[in-house]
Amino acid sequence: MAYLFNHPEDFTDELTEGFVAAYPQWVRRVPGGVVRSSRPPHGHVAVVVGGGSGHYPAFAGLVGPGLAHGAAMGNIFASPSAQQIYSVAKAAHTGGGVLFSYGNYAGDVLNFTQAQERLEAEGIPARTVRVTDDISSAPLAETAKRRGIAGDLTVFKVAGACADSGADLDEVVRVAARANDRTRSFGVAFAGCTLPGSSEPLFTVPPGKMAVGLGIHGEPGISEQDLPTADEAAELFVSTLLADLPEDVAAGGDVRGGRVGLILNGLGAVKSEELFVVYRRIRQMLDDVGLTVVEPEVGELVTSFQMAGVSLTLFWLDEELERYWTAPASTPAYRKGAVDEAEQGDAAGEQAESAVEELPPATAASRQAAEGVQAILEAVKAVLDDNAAELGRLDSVAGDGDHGIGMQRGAAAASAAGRQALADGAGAGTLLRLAGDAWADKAGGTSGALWGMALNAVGARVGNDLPPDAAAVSAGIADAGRKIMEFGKASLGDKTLLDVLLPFSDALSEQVGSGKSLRTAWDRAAEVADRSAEATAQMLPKMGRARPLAEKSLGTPDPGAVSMALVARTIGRQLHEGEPGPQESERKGETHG
Ligand SMILES: Nc1ncnc2c1ncn2[C@@H]1O[C@H](COP(=O)(O)OP(=O)(O)O)[C@@H](O)[C@H]1O
Ligand SMILES: O=C(COP(=O)(O)O)[C@@H](O)CO
Repeated sequence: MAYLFNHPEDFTDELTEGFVAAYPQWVRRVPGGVVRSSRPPHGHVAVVVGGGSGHYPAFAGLVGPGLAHGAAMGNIFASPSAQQIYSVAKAAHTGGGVLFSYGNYAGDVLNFTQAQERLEAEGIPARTVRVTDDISSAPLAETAKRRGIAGDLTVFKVAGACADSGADLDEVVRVAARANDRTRSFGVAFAGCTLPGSSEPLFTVPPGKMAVGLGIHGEPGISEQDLPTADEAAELFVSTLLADLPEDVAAGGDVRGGRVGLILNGLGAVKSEELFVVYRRIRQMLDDVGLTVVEPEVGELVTSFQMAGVSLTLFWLDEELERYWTAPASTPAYRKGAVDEAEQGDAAGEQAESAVEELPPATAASRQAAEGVQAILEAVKAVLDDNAAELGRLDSVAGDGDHGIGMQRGAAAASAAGRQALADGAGAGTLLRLAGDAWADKAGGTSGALWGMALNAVGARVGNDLPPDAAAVSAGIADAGRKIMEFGKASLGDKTLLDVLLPFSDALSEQVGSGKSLRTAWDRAAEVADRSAEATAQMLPKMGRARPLAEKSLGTPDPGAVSMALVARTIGRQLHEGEPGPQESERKGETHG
């Protein structure tokens, strides 16, 4: 469990403050995360990494000469938002373009991709290499679907060393992609971690058993086996990784004469002494098959809070990769050799400036409607506060247990932004847009990005002139469904929030098209949403965190689908409240809801 915290919702912010105060010679804080406090030469590629917090030293502890140039820091186990990533990248960029590298999780992919698009739109070249070392998360034939675990370090290390050598962006991408192709990891866990403020671990392993194929977010493993001795664990690691060789490594599986970088990684609660006992046997086995181990790391490099787990990473070296793997690096949590002193300790202290946005003009009618929209946001926040624990429980069945916290944080930020927008005289469309941006920024993760997108889509249709009518609202919701599909690449039946949003949107459009009032149409559509959310229990997830644990999620509805239906129901109730709300566009003679 987590022993020391103040308010759980402040945990990430406070740990960042303390981290930066502890290591000013390496890092300085910028909005969204940290960048090197030294000033890398102008024109070098900036390697920007990131992900959720809870994985220290990944990601911020790996920022410094010879390694990353910046790290975007999300909340515990949730991707940083696109805004955070963009802001860190802007602060890290020195004119040579940006390489993003991160662990191939749904939220990371959505948010980093958006940040990359923003940089490119501004003319800053930006590319991505996702880390996919975890062999348990997808079969050999689908390596691009694999997620990143301790292999983050090998890819970041090689990319950072290559960038610091002055290589251009194409070259850094090529080398980092090659490092990723040649990095394979496999892990086991003995007990799940417990997030700050939570009383239950994200998963438990029965006594005498271990979970095989763990992730780094407290996802349960993909299967269970009897608890091994240290030697048996070492044998399992080595034999499993030798059966999953990168394509160009060993013809016919003969690895003799090969050279490997190695990480024996503790996930948070396994002691170094235990790791050394395991390493002893790993080393014997690798010697036996004729492999030379180059500068191994035994310790905590990519953790899962205080999860009791271990993973082994083998990094199949060639001459070039070995040069970058062994190159000097100096970061708060990872040091080797002597880096160029000129780059150290030059605390620059600049902050990315945050522009104050001027609000677009709005009519009095739209400003009045904005009050109704704000009342809805407050009601959504209240209902998500009440249901956060249950949503987290649903998410812990096959995900990382943070869906409730994420939705709660997003809705709180959206309603706070809405309140500010109202005070500043925003129209309904602008209020929705600002609320959406705040939701995405503060919640991070997959659902944060998608809810931010949805509120923006509705806001764009609603605009700031006319009071929002049923046609504009239903068209905005249909746009939201299309945008989320386009961006997240999921479709109907993949067991995501789309399995509620799409049928809800279709029902709403149909009702509105047949002349029903927004209230009536919404009531009918919300019933469809409820039924659709329940129906996700029988689906198998094909996207997101839950995918590798598909079978485990059978019988449990998708958390994002459940929260979507809950929000739909809450908005329906709010539309009946009689408070100033979105105006009706009712045709004569129709029943009012
Ligand atoms: N590609 C996708 N498209 C649409 N929805 C998705 C996608 N991937 C995941 N989701 C939704 O996101 C939810 C998880 O949200 P959350 O737990 O907040 O994010 P994270 O998995 O990043 O921690 C899932 O339950 C699912 O409904
Ligand atoms: O936690 C992470 C991202 O999780 P999402 O589920 O994608 O939000 C990150 O740390 C993994 O790299």
